[in-house]
Amino acid sequence: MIEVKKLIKVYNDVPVVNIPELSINRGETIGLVGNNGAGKTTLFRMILDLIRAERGEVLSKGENVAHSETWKNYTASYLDEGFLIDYLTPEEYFYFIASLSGLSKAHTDAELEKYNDFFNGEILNKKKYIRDLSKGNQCKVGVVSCLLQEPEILMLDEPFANIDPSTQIRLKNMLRQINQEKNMTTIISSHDLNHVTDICQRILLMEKGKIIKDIQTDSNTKEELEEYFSVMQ
Ligand SMILES: Nc1ncnc2c1ncn2[C@@H]1O[C@H](COP(=O)(O)OP(=O)(O)OP(=O)(O)O)[C@@H](O)[C@H]1O
Repeated sequence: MIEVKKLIKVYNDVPVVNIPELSINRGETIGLVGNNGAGKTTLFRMILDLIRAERGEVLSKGENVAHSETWKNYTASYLDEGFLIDYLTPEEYFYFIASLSGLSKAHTDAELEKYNDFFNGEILNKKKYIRDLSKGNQCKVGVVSCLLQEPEILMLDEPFANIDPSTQIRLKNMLRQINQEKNMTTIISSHDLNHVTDICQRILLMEKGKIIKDIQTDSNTKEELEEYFSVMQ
């Protein structure tokens, strides 16, 4: 579904992403882990054509993301608050995003009902602009706006970082359920080894721009990763 070929991104003469080859299959849940500066967000940004590589390419369903717009119809992502529109309320933003996928206001309202627990009474009908929400609540808006689009590919950059433990658990359950029901391809970066090993079938470990481990998650994966990171300190 996504193929990365000979991808190199350089900042200040230093390669910050260097991936000769990577294939991500339809329906896989991928956890991207690695210490600060390992290159996770830079890789995300190249997959989304937000920045261009010095060399190599990213293909989505066989099409180079830098030369095609088609992938945007089935890909949803939330990397940071920059993906939101500050001067809208969450409702206005959801209606706007849903309208891009041709969803009516009534349909969107019905979909939003499903996220009542996840929102925990802090998002809808609060008469607040997105810019005035806490970081965690902004993250909730970003994640739900992705899910409203029913994407084939979902990319979330550190979605667990600012949300409370109840929301983390709800998010994990939501992602598990959607993956089972819709066979969505999900790529999640996180520093939380518990969460990623909990929900991701496959873990990619990045170090200095390279993918140094590509692991099918099993009962030993968390310990394996903890050992790697404890030696790194
Ligand atoms: N616009 C930029 N200009 C210069 N260097 C950059 C730029 N963007 C990223 N970098 C560098 O690229 C490297 C990888 O950064 P990136 O944000 O991808 O890492 P990360 O794995 O997402 O880190 P974190 O876990 O801290 O979010 C870092 O050394 C970072 O300083």
